[in-house]
Amino acid sequence: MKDRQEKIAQVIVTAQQMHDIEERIFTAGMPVVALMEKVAGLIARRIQDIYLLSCQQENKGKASLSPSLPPSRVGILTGPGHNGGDALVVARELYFRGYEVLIYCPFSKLKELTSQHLQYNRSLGLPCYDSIEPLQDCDLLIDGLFGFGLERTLTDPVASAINQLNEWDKPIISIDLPSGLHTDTGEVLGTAVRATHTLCLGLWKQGLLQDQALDYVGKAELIDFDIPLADIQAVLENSPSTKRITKTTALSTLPLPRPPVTHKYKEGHLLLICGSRRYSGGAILTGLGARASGVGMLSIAVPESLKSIMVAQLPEALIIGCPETESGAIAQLQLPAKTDLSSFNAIACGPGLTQDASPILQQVLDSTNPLLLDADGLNILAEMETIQTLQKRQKITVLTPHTGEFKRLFPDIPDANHDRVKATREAAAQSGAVVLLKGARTVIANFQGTVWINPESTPALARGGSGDVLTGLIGGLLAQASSKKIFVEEIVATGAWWHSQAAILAAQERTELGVDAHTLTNYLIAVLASTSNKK
Ligand SMILES: NC(=O)C1=CN([C@@H]2O[C@H](COP(=O)(O)OP(=O)(O)OC[C@H]3O[C@@H](n4cnc5c(N)ncnc54)[C@H](O)[C@@H]3O)[C@@H](O)[C@H]2O)[C@H](O)CC1
Ligand SMILES: [K+]
Repeated sequence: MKDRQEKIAQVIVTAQQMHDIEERIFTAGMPVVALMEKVAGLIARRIQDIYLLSCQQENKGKASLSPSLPPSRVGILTGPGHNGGDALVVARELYFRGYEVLIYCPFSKLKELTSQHLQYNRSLGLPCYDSIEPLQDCDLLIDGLFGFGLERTLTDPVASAINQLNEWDKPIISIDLPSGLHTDTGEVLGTAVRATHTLCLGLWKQGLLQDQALDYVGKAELIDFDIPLADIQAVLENSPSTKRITKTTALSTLPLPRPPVTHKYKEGHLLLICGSRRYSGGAILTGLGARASGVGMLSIAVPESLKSIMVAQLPEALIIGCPETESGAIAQLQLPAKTDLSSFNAIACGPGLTQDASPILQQVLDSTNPLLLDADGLNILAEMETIQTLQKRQKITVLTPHTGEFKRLFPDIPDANHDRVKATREAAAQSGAVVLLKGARTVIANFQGTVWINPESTPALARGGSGDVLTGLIGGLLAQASSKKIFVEEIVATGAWWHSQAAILAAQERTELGVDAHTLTNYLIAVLASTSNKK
């Protein structure tokens, strides 16, 4: 059971894939009406858990639970398709559980099954309106207007109704997706329901994990309705996989537990190339991120003038003071005697470099080491014809741009805000690199099209320096994994998960305003310790 849960928790589907999976179920003999009854029954039970809980919590503050509380009034928003069908079954079940139920349905042409459910609800005496106003006094709204069958931009009257109900500030539970969101891109098609909760049915829809959807999704959870794994496999096996990073996948990739017999050189040697007189903090934060990764040996190449501050901050690291330019950037990568770039298991280059350090980038690009480029490393690369430069490199390369850096690196890839999954996949395919596109839902892709999405983060990370910490952390993980058979994109995805989980823990203890980058580095180990104990 746990195995199924883990597999289901990872899978992300598009509308087409969900349609094809459901078609297999119906072709195998499952009556549509039976599946709808099963799914809607699960939804109705979950709604009562969520909703009754909040009622009881609300009443807890009062002297006593008044037995004469009027039944909660629930408004059902009904669309013309099976999303609407689901909602009408929920309506009937809540009615039988004693709720007062009102229905809004502005559509005259409904799918057959949906129409039958509406007819039966009407026969039970449930009031049905073609305008939204009568539902204004409801305590809770259930959004069954559109699910993954939404094909085009919403128009009136339903668009205006959605805009009105969004102003009511009432709890809204959306079935499958908030109506109005594009199932794959998360784009708002005209307008969309701002859900308090989204109950995603069967498998996670890709649109729910795209940054532009997050203002509408609310708290999202999956309602598993026992889709056979064989049906999922049959539909997805010929497409590039798109998965959610879960705690299980992340922990399985971490270099834990360590072998009982080991030594510092067996646990990876990372070279960081970072910092400038102007941005010494970036070098420190990158070093602290690398330290937290557990990497066995850490060397940090910085301009000579940063050497003393780096030694003070990171006494365990080998600080390499390099000749610097007038402006205080690294002029030349001057490694200690008897070492060259092949002495390291991985290189991470970029934070705080400034573009004056551009000469060293070609040197690291010419190396054969696994290489992570971030910040100014990316900005310098963007001046060098990214695609051609990386195609020539043909070695493990990881790019960690935010949206702005992404646009500079890949100016010909359509706007990364429209479909971040597609844009990241395209960038990885063209460059051959593993590309991590930072965001509220960070996307990682490799050149074969495999995509991982980090499904949980916190706006607390929206601060200078967070990215430097991530660079050091992932660099350290790459160095430790270099002798292991782990897919690079999984290592990178684990770093993104670890980084965001640390920020989430820090925000819980210090609020979202209390997670500066230096504090974040202290939570990297704390979150791991707490997570591993709970494994
Ligand atoms: N099939 C099942 O038993 C299950 C269905 N599930 C639920 O059904 C929806 C998918 O249902 P579907 O009928 O394919 O589409 P929707 O209800 O999402 O869309 C409604 C319908 O509306 C038309 N339409 C599309 N765009 C617009 C628009 N902009 N304006 C007006 N009308 C539009 C289009 O013809 C659609 O058919 C799914 O989300 C689940 O909620 C479950 O998966 C359980 C099993
Ligand atoms: K919906």
